[in-house]
Amino acid sequence: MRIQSKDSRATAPDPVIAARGLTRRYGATAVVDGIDFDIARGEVFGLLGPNGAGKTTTILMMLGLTEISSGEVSVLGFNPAREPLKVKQRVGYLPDAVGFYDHLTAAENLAYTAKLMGLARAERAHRIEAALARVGLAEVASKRVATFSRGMRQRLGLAEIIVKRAEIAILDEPTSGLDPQATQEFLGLIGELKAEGITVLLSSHMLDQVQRICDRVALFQGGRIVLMGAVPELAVKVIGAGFVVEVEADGLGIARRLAMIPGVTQVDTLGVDRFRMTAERDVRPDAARAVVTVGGDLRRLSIDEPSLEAIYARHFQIRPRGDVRHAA
Ligand SMILES: Nc1ncnc2c1ncn2[C@@H]1O[C@H](COP(=O)(O)OP(=O)(O)OP(=O)(O)O)[C@@H](O)[C@H]1O
Repeated sequence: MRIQSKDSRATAPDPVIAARGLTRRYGATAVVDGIDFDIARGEVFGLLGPNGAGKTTTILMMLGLTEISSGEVSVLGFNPAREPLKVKQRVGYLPDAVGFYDHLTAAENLAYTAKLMGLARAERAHRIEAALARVGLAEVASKRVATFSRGMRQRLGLAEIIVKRAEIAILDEPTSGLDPQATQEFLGLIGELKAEGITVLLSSHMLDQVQRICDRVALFQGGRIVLMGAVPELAVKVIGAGFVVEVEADGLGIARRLAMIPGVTQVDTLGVDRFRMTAERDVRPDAARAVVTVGGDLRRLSIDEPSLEAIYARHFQIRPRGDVRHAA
């Protein structure tokens, strides 16, 4: 299916997922309401938003697991409503509650999936062993899944995606209920998937984690995408400018020099040799050069990156429902 873009700001080069006017209604209520987005190959894309905003319903439409009321979505060139099996073969899905056979071992569960895929016995064994090793479950390969913690089940879910050699991994709330160490390990594994070129789509309420691993995010509200883009871009849109760089240096006319740097929106003088710059990007290299240019001595340079937490809080404080803004 080829989809024409109505909104160039929502497009990405080489999209593996493209949605246009995607809508799901229950009765008269649109729980996903005409959304447009493109996800590029190899991207880690976050779906954010309050409970009931439409994230899971959007995921289910991409997988052909719930009806599309109007609009369309293309996944790796397939229409999930018409060709759900084609999508299922190429896309790994880790739902909120992963359904494994508790009475089977970790390896047996993966063997079941691999068999369904029609893989030959030797290939199955090879892929399963490698996947269990990758997610750190090699030592419990022969343990029944009934004995597994949530963290282990989540890792087994990723192992299944690895066994499938999925091109896209869709993860619904993957770290909810995990302790801090399990969360770190899981985020590391997502990073490894990205490094291999796998496109990752994840929904989450954990904003700091989303910020750490996502290239772009879409903020859902009332079934609509109300913000979309990379965190620094959203910070500029929502907060004005996201980066705060502090400079400690002496030298004549530093404040004036710092204010001339492209992307700097404000310079505050905090003391005789201390300055705070508000900027649209990380301007530390430019700030260092500015100090050298005026013959000054640079003593300290620090940065606060824009936080998704601050963007989210500000958006819900000031934006009325349903106003669409794209930063990418
Ligand atoms: N089968 C259904 N029948 C009627 N309404 C439904 C059905 N499934 C979902 N909804 C409604 O659709 C809306 C969106 O739900 P969805 O699960 O997509 O939200 P979500 O953003 O994933 O929320 P959460 O963060 O809680 O997972 C909710 O109001 C929900 O009650």
